[in-house]
Amino acid sequence: MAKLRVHEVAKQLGITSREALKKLEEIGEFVSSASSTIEPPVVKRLKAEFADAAPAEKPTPAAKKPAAPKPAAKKPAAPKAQEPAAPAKESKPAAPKPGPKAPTPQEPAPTPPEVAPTPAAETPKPAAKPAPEPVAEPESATKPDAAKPDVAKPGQDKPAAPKPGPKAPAPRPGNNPFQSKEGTTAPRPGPRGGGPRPGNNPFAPQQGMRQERGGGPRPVPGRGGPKPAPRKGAPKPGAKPGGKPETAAPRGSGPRPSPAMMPGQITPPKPAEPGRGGGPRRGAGGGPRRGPGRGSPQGAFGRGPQTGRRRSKKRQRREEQHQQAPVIGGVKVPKGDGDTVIRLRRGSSIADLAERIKADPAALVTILFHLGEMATANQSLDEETFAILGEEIGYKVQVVSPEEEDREILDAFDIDLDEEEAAEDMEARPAVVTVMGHVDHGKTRTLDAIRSARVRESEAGGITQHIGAYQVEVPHDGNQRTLTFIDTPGHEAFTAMRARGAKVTDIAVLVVAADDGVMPQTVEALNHAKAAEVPIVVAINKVDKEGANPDRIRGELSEYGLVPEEYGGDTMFVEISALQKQNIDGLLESILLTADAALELTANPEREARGVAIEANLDRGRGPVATVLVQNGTLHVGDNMVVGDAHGRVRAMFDEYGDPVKEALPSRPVQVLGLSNVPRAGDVFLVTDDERTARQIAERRETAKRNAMLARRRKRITLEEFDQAVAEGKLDTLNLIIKGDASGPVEALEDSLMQIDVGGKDEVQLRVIHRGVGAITQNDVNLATVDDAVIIGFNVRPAERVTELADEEGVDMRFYTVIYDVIDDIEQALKGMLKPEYEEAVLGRAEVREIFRSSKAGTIAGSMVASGIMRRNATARLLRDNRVVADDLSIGSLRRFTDDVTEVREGFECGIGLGKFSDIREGDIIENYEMREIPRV
Ligand SMILES: Nc1nc2c(ncn2[C@@H]2O[C@H](COP(=O)(O)OP(=O)(O)OP(=O)(O)O)[C@@H](O)[C@H]2O)c(=O)[nH]1
Repeated sequence: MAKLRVHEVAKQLGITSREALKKLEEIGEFVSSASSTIEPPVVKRLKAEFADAAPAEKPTPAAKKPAAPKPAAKKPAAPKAQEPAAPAKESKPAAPKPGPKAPTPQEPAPTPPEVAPTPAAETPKPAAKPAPEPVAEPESATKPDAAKPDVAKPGQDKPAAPKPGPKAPAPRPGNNPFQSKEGTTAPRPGPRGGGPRPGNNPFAPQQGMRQERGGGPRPVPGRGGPKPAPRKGAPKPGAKPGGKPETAAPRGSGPRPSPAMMPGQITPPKPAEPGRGGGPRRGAGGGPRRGPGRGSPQGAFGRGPQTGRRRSKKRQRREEQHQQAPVIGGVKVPKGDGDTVIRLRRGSSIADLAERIKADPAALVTILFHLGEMATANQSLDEETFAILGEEIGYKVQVVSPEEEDREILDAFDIDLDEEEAAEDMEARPAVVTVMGHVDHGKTRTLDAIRSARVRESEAGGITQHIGAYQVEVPHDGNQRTLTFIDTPGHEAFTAMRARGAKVTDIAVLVVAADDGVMPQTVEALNHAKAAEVPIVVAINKVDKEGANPDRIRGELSEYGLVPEEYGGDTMFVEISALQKQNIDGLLESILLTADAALELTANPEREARGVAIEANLDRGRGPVATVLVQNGTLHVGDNMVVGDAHGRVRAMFDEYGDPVKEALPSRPVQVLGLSNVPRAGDVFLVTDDERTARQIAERRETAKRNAMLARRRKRITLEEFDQAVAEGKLDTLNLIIKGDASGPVEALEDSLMQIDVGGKDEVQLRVIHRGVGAITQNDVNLATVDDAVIIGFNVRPAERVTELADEEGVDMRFYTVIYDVIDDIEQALKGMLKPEYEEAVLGRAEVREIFRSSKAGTIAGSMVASGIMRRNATARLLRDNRVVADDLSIGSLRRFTDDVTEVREGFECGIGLGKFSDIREGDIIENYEMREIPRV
């Protein structure tokens, strides 16, 4: 069993870490910090101390709050590893199933009476700031053993749902569509787990909820009764839908998708991006400093005591440094010592590297060419290519990703976002929900219905402002719970934010019209949520309409891996009519239940605020206005903040009612005034100690952004490079997005791809993360950006501006018209045999007019450029009477009069040296050319 940390024990005890530390000190146990682990006997002692002390110490609020038996009831959840599946099994039969039949849409999933004793049932509205929790209390009058203590702390004005026992501990079954592996055997040990949930940190580079999910089906009140079991066996993603009615005419965007549009193969989790963020960072300057620097001890005359030996060492080092080492292709560059680290921004070019090491860019191009890579001096290179080139010339070249770069910027200001991992003093926060679905299925109506049904009761006028998000209050198990809704329907905003590294959404509501069924964007939304590992609640909308067939939706979505609880799955399906505002409460209830079961949503309101901008615009009167969602900490008026490359002091904040607010707690969306410029949606914000820091961070980010924009292209994975990435342990899965002109070929293509036999290369996997019908869209590129995927366009082309975006993001898009070609390319890529194809492109020709020979420069051909250009370091051949006399030469020197030049254009004279090749005669033609990669069509 893993040892517990102080803050975990404190949380179980409902006390602050500080109190726990103090108590530990009192009992003679010294631990250094709240994140230190403590031995089980000490845990026991600590718990005993508090169990004894509590009733006497903190009697007050408890008097009104009969059911808060924190330590006692919390205990079962604590020893995580010890009791994994048992509670699930036990609680399942005990789970009250209120009705023998599946609930009707109007039944908002009533809470069974046995589980009613909610700790906060009579809790007075808590105060604004959290106070230490009352510890042990007399047990609940109704059903003490069922009462599950939760984090309903005073001070949490959106109390976490204290989940009743029978509901909570049952882990969900393994058909969770957000897991990379279905049917995981790792059940959630406790109702909501003990420690901080890894997948819940918006700043964490990788969200991982994988181990946390799974288990048996969650009994949900109101959804009980015998399971209809309409299908035999688990519905297989990738299987053809059986008997799908073809009557409903496809609306809006192309043909109806089929379940086989789902990714056909689920593979193990994507490996972490290698070499990024993990290892120790070095200072921007790079390698170790050599020689006695300024800070070193000095001799009497201001210089270090220079012994003969030392001098000679120094000289030796200097010589090494200045050694003009002949590398490949007869080109000379200053050779590094093999250890010096050169850090380059992602998107940097050979010219940038050349500038850093004071070398001739053209020489580096030549070296690279001889290493088998073609690139021009200004073309940006990827990390691998830089590494190869660096190794050759004695430098360790590191390419810094934007995230790393930002981290470094923040590091320079002593801001460490990872610090948040040490989740201390965490309190429950409301879930953040995004509504997605196919066009016209009722997303906007649903958001409207929720808004009007559940706005703050005190607000007579209701929500008056569109600020991009709003909160609603939902009575749940006797508590008032809060949910935050992102008020931009659709998954475009969701993916765009994700592409910028922001994880905003905790839960997705997938709206599907009951009269229309699963449509292309339903599947797209589903895949996006899946890729982001966000749990889904399905809202079957328009049940009021004639022809509505909710069961058909259940069946169809089952085929996509979203199996309703009624069918033995773990996805909650709720039938609603957004138009008639039917069963909106049922939907909200399901969202809360899903959040409670699948997620542990906590934040520390005591710290400085961090979060994400979800909307921003320039208001004529008020200047830049940004709606930000606080994800951790509390944002106050007067705070200095930086959002992307905008900064400022929070002058005023407004909520969705247009009311000014002074502070915003976690999961609260607020409109912020006072920024220097308009940030982008998805920009992460943080609060700094002073305005200067905020400004400096913003300025550095702006510079980084400008530089990144200057970089022509950021290369992500391409089919040609896949093998290399595998060999370097960076990837083991080739992610694909397939778009086609019709579902038939797309399905056929995926089926064929899945059958590719990689012949012994078992470590390589293929995963189709999204497939669909229609043009390649920005969303596809965004998804490919986030998940390092290659896009396959089969008989389709990119939509407007998509090519530019793909190019900017370095996403490999390939277009095919013959299935066999796709299969061939993918197979070759998986086997590591797909090499780039090059074609020769003649740059220009020069006519030799006169020959000069010198002992120093060798043979120089005085020439006139007859066509095109002559470029230094380009590959050349010599023609005599139209016959090739020599090929694969290099233009080693190129001069105009006495000046070395990089290129000479048509109509100009120049002196050309072909390295050691000297058999040049008057009247010969020197042709120079380069090998260009042929784009695969
Ligand atoms: N009968 C009925 N009609 C509905 C219901 N919900 C939405 N509609 C209608 O469906 C149409 C589309 O609704 P919207 O809410 O605009 O759909 P949307 O998904 O937001 O559409 P886009 O914003 O275009 O993607 C509107 O005419 C609504 O009145 C419902 O529950 N019942």
